[in-house]
Amino acid sequence: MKALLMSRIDTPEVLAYADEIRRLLLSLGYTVTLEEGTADALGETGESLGETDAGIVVAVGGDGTVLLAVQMMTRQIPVIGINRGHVGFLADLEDREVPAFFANLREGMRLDRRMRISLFHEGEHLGEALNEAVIVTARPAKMLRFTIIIDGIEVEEFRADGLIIATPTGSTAYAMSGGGPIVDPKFDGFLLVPLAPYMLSSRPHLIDSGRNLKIRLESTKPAQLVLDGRGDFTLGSGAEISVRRSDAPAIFLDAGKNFFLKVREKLHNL
Ligand SMILES: NC(=O)c1ccc[n+]([C@@H]2O[C@H](COP(=O)([O-])OP(=O)(O)OC[C@H]3O[C@@H](n4cnc5c(N)ncnc54)[C@H](O)[C@@H]3O)[C@@H](O)[C@H]2O)c1
Ligand SMILES: Nc1ncnc2c1ncn2[C@@H]1O[C@H](COP(=O)(O)OP(=O)(O)OP(=O)(O)O)[C@@H](O)[C@H]1O
Repeated sequence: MKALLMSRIDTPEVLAYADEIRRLLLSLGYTVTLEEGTADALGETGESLGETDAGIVVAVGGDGTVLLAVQMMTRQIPVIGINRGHVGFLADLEDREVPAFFANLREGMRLDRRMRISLFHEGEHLGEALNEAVIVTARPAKMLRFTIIIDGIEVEEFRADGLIIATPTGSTAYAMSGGGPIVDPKFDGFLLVPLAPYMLSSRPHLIDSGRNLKIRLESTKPAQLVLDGRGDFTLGSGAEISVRRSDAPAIFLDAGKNFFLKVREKLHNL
C-alpha cells in the first residue's frame, strides 16, 4: 500500500519524528512518498496531495495539520493523524499506538466518514470545510448584521461579531468556544453559532443537512469568510452564502477511539 506522509513543518523535532515514521512504514512494507511541502522541508522531492495516487495519508502534527491535509486533497483519501500537536483532537494516534496500528492496517481498513460543508456565493463554489466556515467582521469591534434563511423562510436576524457554520466534527473546535453544543459526529446537520451576538435570546441552531440554508450579510461593513481557519474571502454587503452538505466527506482511518471519551480526555482540561 502506498502512504503519503505529511508533517507539520514549523517544528524540526516533529519533522525528525516524521522521518522515523517513514522508516517504520517502509519496514512494514508500505511504499512511502512525502507531501510536497514536507519534502521541501526535508530537502527532498515529494508529491502534491492534489495529484497523488496514494491509498492513505499519514499526517504528523496537530489538528491544523490534519485539517490542512484534508483541505489540500482534490479527491478524499483515507487519512490518519499522529498527534504531535497541543490537542490533537483529530489526530487519533499517540506514539505508542503507531506500530501496531500500521501493522494491523494491512489486514483491512475501517473508515470513518465525516461530513463536510460546501459553500457557495452567487452560484460560485468557494470551497469545503471539515470544521467550519466563519463569517467574521474584518474590523475588530464593529458588528455585522446577519439574516438566517432556512427553506426560504427568514428565521432570524441579528447583529454579532460573526457567525460560525460548523459541522458536527467542528462542534468541538471554534463552535465550542462560541458556546455551541458538543455534537455527535454521527449527526447529519449544520450547527450555527453566533459570535458575541448583541441580543438577550440568541441561541445556537442545529439544522438538518437536507434543508436549504442561506446566510445573508446585511451590513455594509467588510466581512471575511474563513474555512477551517484558512482561506480568506472578502464578502460585501448583501452577500448571500449557501451552505450544503458536501458530496465528498472527509475519510478518516478509524483508530477505534470513542468520540465521547476523547471529549472527556482532551477537552475537559484545556
Ligand atoms: N476561539 C477558538 O476556539 C478558535 C479560534 C480560531 C480558530 N479555531 C479553530 O482552529 C481551527 C484551525 O486549526 P489550526 O490548528 O490551524 O488553528 P490554531 O493553531 O489556531 O488552533 C486551534 C485549536 O483548535 C483545536 N481544534 C481544531 N479542530 C478541532 C476539532 N475538530 N475538535 C477539537 N479541537 C479542534 C486545535 O487542536 C487547536 O488547539 C479552525 O477550524 C477553528 O475551529 C478556534
Ligand atoms: N505541512 C504543513 N505545511 C504548512 N503549514 C502547516 C503544516 N502542518 C501544520 N501547519 C500549520 O502549522 C500550525 C501548527 O500546526 P498544528 O495545528 O498541527 O499544531 P498545533 O496547533 O500545535 O496542534 P493542535 O492543532 O492539535 O493544537 C497550524 O496553523 C497548521 O495549519
